[in-house]
Formats: sequence, C-alpha cells, structure tokens
Amino acid sequence: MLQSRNCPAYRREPSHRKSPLLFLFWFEGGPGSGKGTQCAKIVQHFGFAHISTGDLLRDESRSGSETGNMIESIMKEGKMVPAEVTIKLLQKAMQESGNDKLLIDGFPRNEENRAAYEAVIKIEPKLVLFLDCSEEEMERRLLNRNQGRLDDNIETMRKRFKVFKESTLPVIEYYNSKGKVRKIDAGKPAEEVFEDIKTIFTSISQVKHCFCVIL
Ligand SMILES: Nc1ncnc2c1ncn2[C@@H]1O[C@H](COP(=O)(O)OP(=O)(O)O)[C@@H](O)[C@H]1O
Ligand SMILES: Nc1ccn([C@@H]2O[C@H](COP(=O)(O)OP(=O)(O)O)[C@@H](O)[C@H]2O)c(=O)n1
Repeated sequence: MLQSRNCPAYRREPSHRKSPLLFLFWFEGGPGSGKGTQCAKIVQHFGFAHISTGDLLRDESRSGSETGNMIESIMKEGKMVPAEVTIKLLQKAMQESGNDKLLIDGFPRNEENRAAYEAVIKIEPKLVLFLDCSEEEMERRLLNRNQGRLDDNIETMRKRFKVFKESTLPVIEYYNSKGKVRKIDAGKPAEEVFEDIKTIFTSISQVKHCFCVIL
C-alpha cells in the first residue's frame, strides 16, 4: 500500500522499524478472557503481528538475569511489573517487527503503563479491543488452561482479577472516553467471539485510502 513521505506516520515512526505502521490495535481483557486465543486467530486471518507483553515478560523471566528473577517473583504474586521494564521490552519488539499491522496484547494494564507508553512510544492505537467476560467464566478457563503457568492458581488468579478491576478497567475507561474502545462479549464460544472481531476488522481494513490512520 502506498504512503506519502509527507504522511505523519513516516515522520513519527521509531527509527529502527522496517516498515511504517498502518494499524496499531491494543487488546485488553481480564486474565483468561481469551486475548491470546483471539490474537492467534487475527494473526491467521488478517496478517497482523502479535506482541503479547505477558509473553515478553515470561521470556525475560526465563533469561536468568536479575531483571528476569524480579519479573518472575512479581508475576507469581499476580502484580504488575514496573512499566520501565515492560516498555523497554515492548519498544524493542515493536521496532523489530517488520509488520505494518501490530496487535499488542495485555498492554497498557495500568496508569503507569499508559504514562510510560505515551512518554516513550507515543504512537496512538487505532483501536482498543476489550474482551468483556465474567469473572466466573475467566476463572473456569484459567483453571483449565494447563500451560503450567505459575500464576494460574486460584490464589494468584484472584489477585490478578483484583488488579484488573482496580488498575486496568480505569485505563480502558480512559480510552473509551476518547472513542477508541470496542467492547466484545467474550463469554461466548471462541469462534463466535471471533465472528464479532472479524466484523470490526473487516470494516476497518476496508478504509483503504486512509493512509495515516493511526496518527
Ligand atoms: N471463548 C472461549 N470459550 C471457552 N474457552 C476459551 C475461550 N477463549 C479462550 N478459551 C480458553 O481459555 C483459556 C484462556 O484463554 P487465553 O486466550 O489464554 O486468555 P488470556 O490471553 O486472555 O489470558 C485457554 O485455555 C483457552 O483455550
Ligand atoms: N503490561 C503488563 C502485562 C502483563 N504483566 C504481568 O504478566 C502477567 C500475565 O499477563 P498475561 O497478559 O500474560 O496473562 P493474563 O493475566 O491476561 O492471563 C500479569 O499478571 C502481570 O504480572 C505486567 O506486569 N504488565
């Protein structure tokens, strides 16, 4: 797709990116709402690159570095990792992604994440997709996830639900007040949730002549 050199999307891009960003979407939702599941489907159908901040932190925690050990103990407690750590990993992943369509999953999760993002990366998301799911359903799903995650135990899960309600929902509310949030009923079977997401993505990708959509 052609882009004018005068387009702000070029001028304000992080300098190491291989291609200018056309679409930047954020994926929010409580623990177990299905963010990873739906992102995988979006990658397959719409060619987005998926960046999961949880996965970036888990990878770093496995590195055995001092920061990695700190991340692991915070995640085990269901707390939020300091934004300065997360933003560095996210910035690197965004710069290394050669894709012009990015899906960022699980970020920003609190006000500190949001402030760090706005100070460091500065590129506004086109849309924030919010997977809305009841706590009972999320709890059921996490207890059946079987990925061996240290934080998928009932005690840590309840702490994560609390963090979600107290810290993430206000961030979603902030972007809602800017007209960016699309709320999706995530309590349905995964294929039905994806049908709703497809409708949103299809309508957006039809805007073929809007080159500078994210800035
Ligand atoms: N709509 C759905 N209905 C039932 N189970 C689901 C649905 N979406 C995801 N799951 C399952 O729930 C668990 C959590 O989903 P996941 O995508 O890992 O959530 P998140 O990334 O939001 O924490 C996984 O085991 C997944 O297979
Ligand atoms: N922006 C973020 C995202 C995740 N995290 C940490 O990573 C954990 C797992 O997040 P995740 O997005 O992989 O998984 P879910 O809790 O959504 O299932 C969170 O409970 C936090 O400890 C964070 O600190 N900051």
